[in-house]
Parts: sequence; C-alpha cells; structure tokens
Amino acid sequence: MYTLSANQYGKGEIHLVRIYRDSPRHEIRDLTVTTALRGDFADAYLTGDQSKVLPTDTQKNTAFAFAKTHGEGAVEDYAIALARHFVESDPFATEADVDVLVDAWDRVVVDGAPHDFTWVRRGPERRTVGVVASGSGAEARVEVTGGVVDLVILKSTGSEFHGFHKDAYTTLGETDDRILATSLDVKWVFGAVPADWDAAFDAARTAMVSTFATWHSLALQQTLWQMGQAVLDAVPSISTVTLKAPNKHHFLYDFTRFTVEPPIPNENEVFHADDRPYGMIEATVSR
Ligand SMILES: O=c1[nH]c(=O)c2[nH]c(=O)[nH]c2[nH]1
Repeated sequence: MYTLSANQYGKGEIHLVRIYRDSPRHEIRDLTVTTALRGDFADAYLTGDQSKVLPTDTQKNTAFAFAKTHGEGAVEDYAIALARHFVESDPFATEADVDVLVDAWDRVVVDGAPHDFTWVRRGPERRTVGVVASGSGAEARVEVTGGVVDLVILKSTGSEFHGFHKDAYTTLGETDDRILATSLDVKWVFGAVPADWDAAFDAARTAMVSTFATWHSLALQQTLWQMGQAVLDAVPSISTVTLKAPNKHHFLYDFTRFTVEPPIPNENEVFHADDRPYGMIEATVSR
C-alpha cells in the first residue's frame, strides 16, 4: 500500500504583458506567472475523478484577467489578489501559490528624449515575487516573498581567498587579489507588509549590490553574510533572506608557458572565465 503524500497542480510560466496606456507615455509590465493549488484534489490522482479540479487553463485565464482588473498596484498586489481569489472562490483549494518573475524593460532614448512606447529588454536579471495564500475570513493568511534571480555581478579587485584548509588533493593557490563574480539568486521573506513594495525591492537590491562592491572580501561566504545583513538593515519588513551564489571562477591566464620574447606580463589583466564547474555558496540570514 502506498500513500499519495503530497500533491499540487497549476499552470507554469504564464507569460503576460500588460501595457498601461492611459496617457501618451505608455508603461509596460512583463510577468511570467506560475500558479499552484493545494487542497482536496487527491481523487484526481487516486480515482481519476476530476470533479474538484479547476483546470489549469482556467487558472491561466484568471491570471490574464487579473492583469487587467487587479493590475494597478505593485506586482505583489496583483499576486496577492490572484492567490486570494483562488483560495476564496475555489471550494476545494485550501492553499494557493502565485510565483511571478518580472522582466524589466528600459525605455528607449531617441535624440536625448525618452520614447513613449518603445523599450529594450534589460536582463538577464529578474525580480521575483511569491505569494502563498491560505484560509478565508478571519483565518485568511498571506505570505509574501521577494527576491531576484540571475543578478550577475563582478568586481575586478577587492577580493581575497587564502588561509583555507588543505589536504593531499588541494592544488588551489592562495590569492590576495582576484576577480569575484557571481550570479545571485536571492529570496527574502516579508515578516510584515512594507509601506511600498517597489521601494522595498529597490532598497534590498541596492543594499546587496553596494555591499558586494564595497565590502573587501575574504571569501564569497563572508560577502554573502555581509550582503544578507545589509538587506535586513535596509528593509525592516524583511525577516529572512536566503542568498545562493555560484562562484564564477576567473582564472589568470598563464602566459609564462609561452616562449615569445619579450615575455608577456599578466598582472591580473587577462582571465579565463570558466562557466563550470563553479563553487556554490549559500547562506540564510535571519533577524
Ligand atoms: O570565496 C570562495 N569560497 C570558497 O569556498 C572557495 N573554494 C574555492 O576553491 N574558491 C573559493 N572561493
């Protein structure tokens, strides 16, 4: 005998674009929305009875409809409205997830003037918004997370790595001046609702980026600890932040193997940017 221990279902990566065209200067919002419902859905798996299953196609339709009807506030307001709608209107859903990836677009500048309705996609960095809604009435609960994925950042000095533990397999040289580069995947949990979702995101992102730049690093581990604290300092409504950071290694290219005369110096100027393998450094910092 086996047990269906857990199940959820929803629509993955609903890519929707909302244009705000109430004035000649349009605005754009580019969202990739993933929904998931949990609740009384075991029969759909165990017996094939779909009578309690709101199709994922309907979830997709609702995501598009809410982009119009609940799209005026921050992305968080949209995601909260959509998640609450699922738990409040679907008698079989007890919990709903709405996860959103936000693609940013930069307004094009033509002859020094910002253009009204043309943008160039920024990237690969994307802001993330996650909502888990459950219960209803007095029991209604909403948990909101924010974050960023694929925030690629590099500093060309101000990073050291030495004094590490060595064994018979250790070949890595010690360094007091190296490139430090990563692609950050960061998620933070809101313990309270901030006054302004967008301002909270901007403050958290600025805290991370400026700390990465200014903290003289003795290891990516130490930098992540500093960045996590900076996020908590910058945004009082964030209770916990989890940072995942691949160490994108840049190896000094060894010109000493060449026989050219005169020898070519390489004083931390030419590197082999290795895309894999990478170190994977992770930390969660909490209040
Ligand atoms: O900042 C670093 N942390 C490590 O744990 C590590 N390991 C390694 O090989 N290089 C680095 N760099």
